[in-house]
Amino acid sequence: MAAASSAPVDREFTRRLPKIELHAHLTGSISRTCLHEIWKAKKAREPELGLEDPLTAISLEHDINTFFPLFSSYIYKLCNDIPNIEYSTKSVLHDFQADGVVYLELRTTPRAIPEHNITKHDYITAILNILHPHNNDPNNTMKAHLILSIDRRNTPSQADEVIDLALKHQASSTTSGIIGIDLCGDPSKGTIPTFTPAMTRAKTAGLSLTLHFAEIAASATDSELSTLLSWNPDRIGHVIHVNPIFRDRIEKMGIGLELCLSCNVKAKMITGMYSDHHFGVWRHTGLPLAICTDDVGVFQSPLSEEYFLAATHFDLSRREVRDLAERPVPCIFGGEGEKERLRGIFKGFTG
Ligand SMILES: CNc1ncnc2c1ncn2[C@@H]1O[C@H](COP(=O)(O)O)[C@@H](O)[C@H]1O
Repeated sequence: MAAASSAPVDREFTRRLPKIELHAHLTGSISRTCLHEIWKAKKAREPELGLEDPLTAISLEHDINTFFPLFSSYIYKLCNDIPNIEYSTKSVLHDFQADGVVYLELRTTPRAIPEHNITKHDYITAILNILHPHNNDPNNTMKAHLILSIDRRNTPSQADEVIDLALKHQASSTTSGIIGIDLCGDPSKGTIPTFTPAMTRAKTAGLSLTLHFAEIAASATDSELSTLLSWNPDRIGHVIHVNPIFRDRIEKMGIGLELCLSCNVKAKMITGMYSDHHFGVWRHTGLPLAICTDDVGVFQSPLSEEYFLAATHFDLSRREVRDLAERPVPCIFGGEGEKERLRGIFKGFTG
């Protein structure tokens, strides 16, 4: 093991490395190949379909401004019936597992599709109907759980509806289900304090909370960050525009961090390149921390590549990368049994 540990980190190693993915948006995680298959079948059924082939429509050239419309004006129009939602969810699970992910928390925004008579409840049920058999199949090495997202543009009553759905399908010790609530969406939109009652209700009911945090300067005002922290989040994502006072508060609260390297670099959410990423600052804190993909279908960098990039740009050894991969365990939402399973997996990983 000592000899293996001193070898440089390569892609073969980061693919074999057991990995934990905590920040993956379901629709953003669908590969272009899967979307292409859906598009092809749709185009055969509806030759007049006015949507471009995903292989050309989804480029790598998305910045934070062009990124959000991609969902509402394109991907949601492709994945708009139950068979396609099921097919794409299966494909996302397959891709993460094939990349060596052993624990996945997927998140999605409940979406009604009136033109196909699909309610938000139907949408969630379709996804859970794929997750349940996946988790019950002993051949699968990865367990997957679901978080429901509240979009920043939601009204307070829409936010309440998300909490209602989450409680209706809340995970128990015997079934996989909803384990937490996320706040996401275009960070230039929304009135954050209006979500306080919904978030308080979610926490009180035992749902864990993760929040998109300080993604752009406009969503990182003292007032917004204070409101977000007042909800006692268990984890926060991105965590970019954070001044030393808030950094200190986050450390004292012991909040878990979800950091996304390629997303932040490719969408130009940070100034500079990988070596300038704030992972370089947060990694020296004692906080639980997870390297995450965010939207692997769009940014096209799987989790194994994110670990490879972290190792390359921050000069990490195999041992350090292995420890980094285990670092999220204390902040997963999946319960003590899952933490135990993951600790066992890392114990058995000899590098
Ligand atoms: C920079 N990264 C990000 N920041 C904020 N929100 C993001 C995001 N990436 C994705 N989403 C949110 O997730 C939805 C797509 O997945 P679901 O339909 O919910 O599965 C997007 O519409 C957006 O609201």
